[in-house]
Amino acid sequence: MTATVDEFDSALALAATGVLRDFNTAGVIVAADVHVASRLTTMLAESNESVALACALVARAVRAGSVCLDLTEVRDEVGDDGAELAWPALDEWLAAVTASPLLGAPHPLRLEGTRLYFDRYWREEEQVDQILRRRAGRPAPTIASDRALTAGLDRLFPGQDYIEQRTAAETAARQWTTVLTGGPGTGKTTTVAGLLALLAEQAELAGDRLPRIALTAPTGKAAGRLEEAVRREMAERLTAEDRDRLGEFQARTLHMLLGRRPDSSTRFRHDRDNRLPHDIVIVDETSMVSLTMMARLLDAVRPEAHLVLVGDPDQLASIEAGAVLADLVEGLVAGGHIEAAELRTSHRFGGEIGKVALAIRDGEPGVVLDVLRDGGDRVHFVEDDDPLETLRTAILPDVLAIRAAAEAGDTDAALAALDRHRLLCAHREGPWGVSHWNRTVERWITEETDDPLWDTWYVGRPVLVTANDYALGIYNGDVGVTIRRPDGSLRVCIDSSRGRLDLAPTRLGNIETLHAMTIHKAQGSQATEVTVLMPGEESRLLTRELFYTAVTRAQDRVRVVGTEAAIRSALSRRALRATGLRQRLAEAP
Ligand SMILES: Nc1ncnc2c1ncn2[C@@H]1O[C@H](COP(=O)(O)OP(=O)(O)OP(=O)(O)O)[C@@H](O)[C@H]1O
Repeated sequence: MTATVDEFDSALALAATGVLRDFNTAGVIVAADVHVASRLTTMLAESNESVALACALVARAVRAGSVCLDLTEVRDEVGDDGAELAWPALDEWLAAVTASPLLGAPHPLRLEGTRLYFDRYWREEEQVDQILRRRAGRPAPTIASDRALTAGLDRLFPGQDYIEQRTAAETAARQWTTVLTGGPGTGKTTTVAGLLALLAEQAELAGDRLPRIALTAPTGKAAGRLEEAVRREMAERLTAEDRDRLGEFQARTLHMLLGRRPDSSTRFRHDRDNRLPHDIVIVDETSMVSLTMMARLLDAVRPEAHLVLVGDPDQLASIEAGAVLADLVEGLVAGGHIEAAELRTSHRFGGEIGKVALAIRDGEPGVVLDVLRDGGDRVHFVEDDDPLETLRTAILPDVLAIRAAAEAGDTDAALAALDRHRLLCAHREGPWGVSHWNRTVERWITEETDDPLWDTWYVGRPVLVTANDYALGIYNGDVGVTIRRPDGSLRVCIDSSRGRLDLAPTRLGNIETLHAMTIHKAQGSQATEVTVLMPGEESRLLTRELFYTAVTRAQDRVRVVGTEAAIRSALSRRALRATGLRQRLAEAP
């Protein structure tokens, strides 16, 4: 297992002593982990150093996106950094943790077998497990007419080409909870649109009111893409009758759907006491949903509503703790709670991008390298030791096109140019990091245009919104361009999921320059062409899931810049997260 912690985060805790100090000095735990451990052990008068170490390691695990710490695995996972350290013997360690007052009321820690949790995550896993079990235990949804269902499936998913989607849609119609999985372009949205039409037809046949539908995704960008794709499918593939039954709908972020509360960032207006009114809830990009958010969503969805969780379990998991989609896929099916609905055939890239993505997913470096080196129109491998000039030639024309359009006040052209290309980096800092490449691209602009770009806000500056701002109506993941108005002033045009917004730069707080972007932030978005800058082979962030997520952001073309060693290293490392949800779900009722 690999920690997805940026090396630049580590810090020394000056007050640390004993084992905690040794682990801190070795760089295994950071100051914040030491503080959590010290606070908890002091609060409950725990003097055993190995328990304090376990606490600090749980904090470290959560920072890296895990929900818990498996005491039997942590030493292997830490690897070389911890080789010289005095690790407690496993039996004694488990005995000390089991006997610790930290497991007693108010239960700051919880132990499940060998998995150690902070109470909050333990409760959230428990809640997700319980609700999903209850949903699976209910009598299956009533089918008004089996004949009509078959006829509807034949109509909406005709012939052999749609057989996978047809099976997935039928499965989803017959169960309350469905996890609909597939890689890019495998027809997830097509299946969703057909399923909605099918369920609406069934409701009409049963004499029920037409279903209330919620379309949602974790980010504004992903919600916008979902709405656009469902509308496109409805226009192209559904009949006018289907469209009438489905009526009007709008995709919203999960936060918006659940209803923000001014007094809390983790509680929502809709919960178990005030359920969502919808009969069908479709969640896209579920791989990005954290355990906490999934617990809140499940709390709020009515037991008798269809819930369809759509996503690609091979992508990076959520920024916050959890690997919910992957856990649900494996746990719910293994536990016999639901039937799988998996789409395997890509209908989009026919060619090399799909092949590269599959080979990355399956951990086959030979195939990845062969396809990348064979080239073709859609895949390029830049193996130069110093790719600076190659990148400049590849990237600068689009950057200058954004600038020219922005200078002319042509918002459409500037935003279209922005969507053409993304430079994706694993790191934020360092030679392969976003900051470095943002500065490099700005230097190229200066060289080309003689504009020194003195100000933070310059014409053509592309930006990424990094936090939701409900007052302005902009959301984490939205992108925009700085445009020159005819009067010479600068405005930022944000392409938000709710339409275009034209804002004064001074109103924008949480913004980053977007000449380069981290792969984590690119989740849920796509660009026509993507350049993936591989970090050095020793980078701990470089994992199979990260590389897969980067490559699958490309719609038409992908350029991978790096060494063979970096590619091999990415494929050999997994961004696995310690969680207990799949084990819980897989257990018999
Ligand atoms: N069975 C099929 N045969 C031919 N084309 C299809 C089929 N299913 C979907 N398509 C087309 O393939 C493209 C991708 O489909 P869709 O958008 O549904 O996939 P997706 O899994 O939602 O993609 P992504 O997750 O990458 O956005 C669309 O243009 C769609 O019209």
